[in-house]
Amino acid sequence: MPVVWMLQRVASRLLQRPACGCQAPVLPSRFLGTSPQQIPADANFHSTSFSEADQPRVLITGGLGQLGVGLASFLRKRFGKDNVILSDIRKPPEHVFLSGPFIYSDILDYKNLREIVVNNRVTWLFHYSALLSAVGEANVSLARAVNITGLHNVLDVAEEHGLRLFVPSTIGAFGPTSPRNPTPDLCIQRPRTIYGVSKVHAELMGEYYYYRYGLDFRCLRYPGIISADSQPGGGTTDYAVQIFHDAVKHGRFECNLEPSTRLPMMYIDDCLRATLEVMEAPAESLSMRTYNVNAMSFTPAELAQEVLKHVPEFQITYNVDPVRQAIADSWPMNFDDSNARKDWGWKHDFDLPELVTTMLNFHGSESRVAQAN
Ligand SMILES: NC(=O)c1ccc[n+]([C@@H]2O[C@H](COP(=O)([O-])OP(=O)(O)OC[C@H]3O[C@@H](n4cnc5c(N)ncnc54)[C@H](O)[C@@H]3O)[C@@H](O)[C@H]2O)c1
Ligand SMILES: C[C@@H](O)[C@H](N)C(=O)O
Repeated sequence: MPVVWMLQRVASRLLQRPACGCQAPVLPSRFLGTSPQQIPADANFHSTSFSEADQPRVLITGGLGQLGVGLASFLRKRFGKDNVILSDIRKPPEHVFLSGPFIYSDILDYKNLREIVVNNRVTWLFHYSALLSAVGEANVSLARAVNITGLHNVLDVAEEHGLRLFVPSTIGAFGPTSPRNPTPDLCIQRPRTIYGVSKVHAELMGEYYYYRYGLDFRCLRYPGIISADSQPGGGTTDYAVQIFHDAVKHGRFECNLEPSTRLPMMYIDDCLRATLEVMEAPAESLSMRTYNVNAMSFTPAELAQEVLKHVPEFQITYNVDPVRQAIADSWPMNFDDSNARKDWGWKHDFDLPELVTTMLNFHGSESRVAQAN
């Protein structure tokens, strides 16, 4: 019996080592619990084949938002369904619940987070929980808790258990005093939203943990992400998702930003691919830990022109939301992502014409299915 116990401890230690091969962080003694929960109930070290053990065991926090479900399905294709756990504090729709492992996780509950990581032998964490720019301004104290306190919990758990950690940042991490056209990776960052402030904090804390403790922290600053089958969660770039739905359903769209508001944008397939690519990039290819990534940049008027090519009766009107407009006016117009392209070969697939065709095709076929039923 003692031999089995020792083997389990050795294997458990090995499984907690960073997959990157970088320096394993030392566990602070206050976190070295001996509770039986730290030995996973499903542990079977003798029968685990090498190929299974080589796959990362993934946890996605805040996974029921615009991006998480797509990320889970993308990663499951690569690492296997059962190796990717989606989590959130909301109840999942049936199709998501049936599509693979789902678990309740509140990032403000540190012990719950730690238990999930330990019991499921998690090795990679994608931290998607957040309040976005517009909803953050409407509830600053909740945004501060989720985006800042929640991040601290995630960083601590990741560091203690040697996880590879992905945290998305955003164009919103820049502000009116940043160069806006284009915005480079390294420049002044003085955002004026709680969302932006919390994301600069996340970038700096993640990099601090990397230099101080060897945490394998990786971060991409996403532009506005456009997806067909998931709804945005209350951001400034949401108009560029809603426009397609309304164009197909109603032939018209009321935009809450001014026609000339230029912002960097990306189709979700490119976003998910960039995320996996930076996570799989060899550590030595990363000259930085936080990268801008970009695909295209357009204004509402330019997007409407492109939609018009496919929906000739389409009409756009403008009813500007002053909160979102002020935010957009302080954000980058174009994003310089040359470091991502140079270091780990980032290359987007979708420009504006392909984006519009893909989005309209999706909503068109959805609406034809709805009409047929
Ligand atoms: N969607 C974009 O255009 C975009 C652009 C740049 C960066 N990002 C970043 O990508 C990540 C995912 O974005 P998204 O659009 O899917 O966001 P979203 O707002 O759609 O989803 C966020 C999720 O976080 C969950 N959440 C809130 N409080 C939580 C808590 N206490 N514990 C656990 N989960 C909690 C919510 O239930 C929600 O499902 C965010 O960090 C966001 O800042 C998104
Ligand atoms: C840009 C991004 O971070 C998010 N879509 C927002 O608008 O808040």
